[in-house]
Amino acid sequence: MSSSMSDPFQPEPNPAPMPEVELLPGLAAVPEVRSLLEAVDLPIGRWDADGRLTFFNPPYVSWARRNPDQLRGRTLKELYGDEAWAAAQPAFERGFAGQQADYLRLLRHLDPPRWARIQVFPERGMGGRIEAIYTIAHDVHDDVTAAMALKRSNWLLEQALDNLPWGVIESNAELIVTRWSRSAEAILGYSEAERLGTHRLAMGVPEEERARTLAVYERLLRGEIDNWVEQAQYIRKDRRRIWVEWTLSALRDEEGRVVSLLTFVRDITHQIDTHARLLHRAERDALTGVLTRRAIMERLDTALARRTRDDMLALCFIDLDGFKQINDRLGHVRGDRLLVQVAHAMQDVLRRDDAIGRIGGDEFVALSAVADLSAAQSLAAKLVEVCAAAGYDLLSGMRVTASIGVAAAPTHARSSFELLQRADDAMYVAKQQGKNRWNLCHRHIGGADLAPHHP
Ligand SMILES: Nc1nc2c(ncn2[C@@H]2O[C@H](COP(=O)(O)OP(=O)(O)OP(=O)(O)O)[C@@H](O)[C@H]2O)c(=O)[nH]1
Repeated sequence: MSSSMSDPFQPEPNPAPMPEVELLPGLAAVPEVRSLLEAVDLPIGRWDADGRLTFFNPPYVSWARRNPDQLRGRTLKELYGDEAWAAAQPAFERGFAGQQADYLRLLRHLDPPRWARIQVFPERGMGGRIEAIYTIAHDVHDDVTAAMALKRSNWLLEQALDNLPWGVIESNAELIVTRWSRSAEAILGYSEAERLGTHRLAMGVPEEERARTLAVYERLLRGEIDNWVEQAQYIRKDRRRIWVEWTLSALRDEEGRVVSLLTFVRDITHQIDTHARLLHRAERDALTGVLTRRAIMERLDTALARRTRDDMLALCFIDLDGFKQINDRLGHVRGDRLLVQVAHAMQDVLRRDDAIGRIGGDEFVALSAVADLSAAQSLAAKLVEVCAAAGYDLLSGMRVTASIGVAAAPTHARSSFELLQRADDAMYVAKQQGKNRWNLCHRHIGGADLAPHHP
């Protein structure tokens, strides 16, 4: 083993012969004390009023890396240099003033240097006079380097957390905020001073979200889940509503108990807005603004899938009458304008949860959850009426009207394809019956004809 690997506080394999210590007055001269000091496995030195080393035990000899002759009667400055003395001097002075002292020192005479804590305490002679001081060295290298490494990594972590584009929030097991990073302040609008010590959900969480959010936090605290990611709205201090993504983790102690919740928060308002805009654009017919064929078909599938046994879904298949003539006589631009007018008029009579889409040139489909068939027929009648009113071209006096076929699930069909087909067939009958009218599907779900229904 190389000398740099050896434990500096342990006697070397061939310890130096026992030092010849001068028999000075003081504790070390008392044989029992002296043998005790020599037996202690820590480097101990006695320094007299002139700061000279007058006693040292065997561990001190190997620790000092000197032989006893080089040590005896020397000052600390002579032995270890100016810098070492500058570090020791205040503690020595306190020792000679009758106090205990200690100091931390990187011992550079060791190779490699090691951290030690040097304890200094006074030796009182007869009558209480301070004759000398003792130094005891403790190797605290591993503790000090571990503490320094920890401090450094904590520092780095703090820096990283503060510079992240994510806000970092920590709350304890009582959901009291214990950390609120600068980025959290920038995103959420509340400052660290305003949030430290407050309940995690005290501010910003919309009222309607509070109970649900609290339930998630409690599941994390109970250890039922380790983490949670969600997108939610937040009301900033300036009352602006934003969208944020929360990433929560339950932090546990050595025994596995959840002691705190660490939250990362990111502002995703821009993404949500962009997504909503793109979705709107993708779902909307460019000319009329109602849903595209694909989007209304998706709504139809979803509505049928979600329908419970007692719900009824009405589908109105709307085809404009004589639209070709409008185009031929008035041109496409005016034809377009009429299409838009009619589409908007139909949209206006639908409820918020209803949907309307354009599935072809002059063909539309409207969906509505209705209580019964008579409600479905009322809706169809209303649509016929508004189409006729809105499909009027003022300049030419020409008018478009609509023929509408109505079918409902589950009365006439269960699948979207079948429902559409039934409504289309019913619309065709309305055309045959003279247009500008509605017609209810008269085919039973099993295929049998019901009594035809005329408006
Ligand atoms: N202006 C305009 N016309 C369109 C658009 N898409 C399709 N069309 C026209 O709409 C007309 C639809 O014609 P049809 O439904 O066959 O004929 P119609 O005159 O409505 O006849 P009936 O349905 O029997 O009453 C055609 O002339 C298409 O060219 C569009 O986006 N804008």
